[in-house]
Amino acid sequence: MSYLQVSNLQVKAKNSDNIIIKDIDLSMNKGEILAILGASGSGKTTLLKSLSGLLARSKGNILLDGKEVIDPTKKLVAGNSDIALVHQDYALFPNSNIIENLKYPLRRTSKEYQEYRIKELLALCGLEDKKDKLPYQLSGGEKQRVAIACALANEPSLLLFDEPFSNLDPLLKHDFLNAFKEIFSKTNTTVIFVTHHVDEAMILADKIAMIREGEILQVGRPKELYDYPKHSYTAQFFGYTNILSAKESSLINKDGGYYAVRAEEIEYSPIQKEGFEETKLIRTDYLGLYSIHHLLKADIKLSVIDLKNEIEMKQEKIYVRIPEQNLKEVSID
Ligand SMILES: Nc1ncnc2c1ncn2[C@@H]1O[C@H](COP(=O)(O)OP(=O)(O)OP(=O)(O)O)[C@@H](O)[C@H]1O
Repeated sequence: MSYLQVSNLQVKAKNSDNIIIKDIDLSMNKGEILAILGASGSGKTTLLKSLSGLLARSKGNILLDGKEVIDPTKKLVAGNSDIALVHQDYALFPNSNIIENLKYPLRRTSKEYQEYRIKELLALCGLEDKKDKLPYQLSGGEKQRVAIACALANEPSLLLFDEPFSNLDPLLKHDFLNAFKEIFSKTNTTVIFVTHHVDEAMILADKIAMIREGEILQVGRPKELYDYPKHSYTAQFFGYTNILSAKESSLINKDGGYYAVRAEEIEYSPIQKEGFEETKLIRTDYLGLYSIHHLLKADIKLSVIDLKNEIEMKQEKIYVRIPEQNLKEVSID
């Protein structure tokens, strides 16, 4: 049996019949990291709050380590002591130093245990030399580590994060993501975080759940979602991707259906070659590392990534070919 089992979860907006989360099923093993990936307004925060037991659900069950996460309408105090939810703004006490911030979640334990556990948490999160500082004296990444240390203090069964990296400097983010991963692998903590950044989900997560309009479109390992997207939305969320109809495009030789092909997986040539078809170059976006050529083939738009920046922007025609193995069949609804 899975460590976290979510079945048929439905959440409605407060005082309305508007369904925000639509019949979601999810399962996780202990120690796994799951990213809930989706655009703004797709329902990520609502799903996270519902999983934490802070938001009422209109249908469904959440089982954590075999025990039901009780709906807040069925108990006096909302929430669950086995589940820690870390907010975007870190929620630290601004006038207390790091040690005092760490003492707060441990306030119901003995002085000796507090001392022992705080030492352990400071070492785990690489904060030993910051322990006497106030939150405003720390960088965004350091504050985030203090928030993680506070959340880990009581060894929660499940740790939930809402957009944990949104306040971090993009240049430092990748180092931080790896530090984050190391902390959770050492503690074997089960983690769910929500994000709209594909790179965060790809680097950190064991599994990604792609959410759109309150529905999970696909759950799988990062490479699985990238290589085998089931839906055109998932394919396009992971990068420049063309969605082509077999009926409408002469570039694919299939009887019917819709196919995703990544912009970097289309073969191109500035000169005519056997098996290549002529397209009209509409526009080129130069992005330094690569260029994206926007093409037209009989009224059908096509994007091609040119990794070597080798095609002249003023050229009028580009010849393309789509290798059959690069086509992924997708649904489009
Ligand atoms: N209390 C509410 N009443 C009505 N609609 C709500 C309520 N809370 C959220 N919604 C709607 O539900 C949808 C999902 O909201 P949610 O905040 O979960 O999305 P999100 O994916 O976390 O977005 P973001 O990335 O912008 O934070 C949105 O369309 C939002 O407007």
